[in-house]
Amino acid sequence: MDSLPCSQFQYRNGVLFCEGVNIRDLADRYGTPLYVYSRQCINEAIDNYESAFDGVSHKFCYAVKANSNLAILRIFQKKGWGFDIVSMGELARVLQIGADPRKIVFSGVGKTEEEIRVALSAKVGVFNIESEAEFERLSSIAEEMRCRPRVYFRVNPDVDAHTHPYISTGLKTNKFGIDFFSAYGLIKRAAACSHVELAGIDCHIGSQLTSFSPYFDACDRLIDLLEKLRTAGIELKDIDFGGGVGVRYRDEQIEPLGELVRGLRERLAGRGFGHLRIVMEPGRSVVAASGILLGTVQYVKTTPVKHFLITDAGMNDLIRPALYAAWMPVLPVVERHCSEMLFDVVGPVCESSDWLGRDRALPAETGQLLAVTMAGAYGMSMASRYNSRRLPAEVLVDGKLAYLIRRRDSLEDLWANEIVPAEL
Ligand SMILES: Cc1ncc(COP(=O)(O)O)c(C=O)c1O
Ligand SMILES: N[C@@H](CCCC[NH3+])C(=O)O
Repeated sequence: MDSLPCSQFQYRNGVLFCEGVNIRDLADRYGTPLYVYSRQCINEAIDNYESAFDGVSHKFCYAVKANSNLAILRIFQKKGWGFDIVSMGELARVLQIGADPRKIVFSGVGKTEEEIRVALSAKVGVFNIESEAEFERLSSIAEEMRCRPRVYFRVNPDVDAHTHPYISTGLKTNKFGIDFFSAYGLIKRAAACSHVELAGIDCHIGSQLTSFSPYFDACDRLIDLLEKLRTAGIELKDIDFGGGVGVRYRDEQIEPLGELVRGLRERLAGRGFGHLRIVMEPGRSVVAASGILLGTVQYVKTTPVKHFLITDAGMNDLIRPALYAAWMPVLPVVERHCSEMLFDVVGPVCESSDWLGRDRALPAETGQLLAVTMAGAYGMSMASRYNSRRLPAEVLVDGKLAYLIRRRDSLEDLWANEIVPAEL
């Protein structure tokens, strides 16, 4: 059987619990598909970052895209974290929970003029600039609005993150960041520009990194640039390494975070940049293990060549398997001591890519509850209403309490923004 994601999910008398709450009871109460998160698991991940960076000048900005439910954002805000956002919608979310705008880093390759204006009005702490054109757009709007935003420059260090190609972002063939050779000239221009305050340098080389060595390669390259800038009399305050720390979905071996901190510190201090504040934008590594997606098996289907468990949770609820062929653990909520068979766990959506797990040993039982674990990151935040399926409900467990943090869509929600012209 697949392993449990963290100590907050345990079987008690054969039934899966999240902290002090019986998951079967949650499914009875709220129905399936249902996302369930453990608050304590998120707190533990936050504390893990805090202790790894203890004694090191740092700033943490949670990457909202990983899981953007307001209640989840509130947990990070309460812990004093800032936020990494990539859209006006994410900005609105973090402002909605009362986040301090000074603790926001605005990333993303495609910031529109409207988004820049709104973020400037909100007094967002830092803009992560990803191109020369963006620099020009931002500085001219800032001049017009008579403000002086703090900026980092996201550099593309051209290093291989050794992750899935769809989530690798630090190669020169990727759209992200400023190419390494143009970065020096552009940062020099920014240093001389009175409409922005040059504060730092940034990179984000990819997601689900299972080794820290690509971070160290990126760090070495950024330091090469910092040295060149220093020669030109330009000193920066912050160095942002983005997110990307991987998690264990199956058998990945992730080194302790302390090793990342040690390696980065060693490199920075060794070359005269030990005073820089390290900024991190973790997403997956702080929320993935906290969440599960529950589905109920509707049908057991056997063909001459395959066995399927068809659940009411599908690719629209959790797209990672369909999109990246990602392996996510699948566990029965109620342990059964009966014979198991190898099943493909699939959803009801009309696509052959609608699967959650392949060749999983599970009981052949209609009505059983299945939990896809490690689903707290890039699960609900990537969900869609494809096939006119209602977005699932979300529950946050805190000790013995369970809070509904998102109602399931109503049927009316499906067409809430649609208009049938009277002429039709
Ligand atoms: C700029 C930026 N920062 C942070 C993150 C968070 O990454 P992860 O969820 O891998 O920690 C991402 C997403 O990959 C990103 O694009
Ligand atoms: N959505 C991706 C991660 C993308 C990170 C965004 N920069 C995943 O589920 O693995």
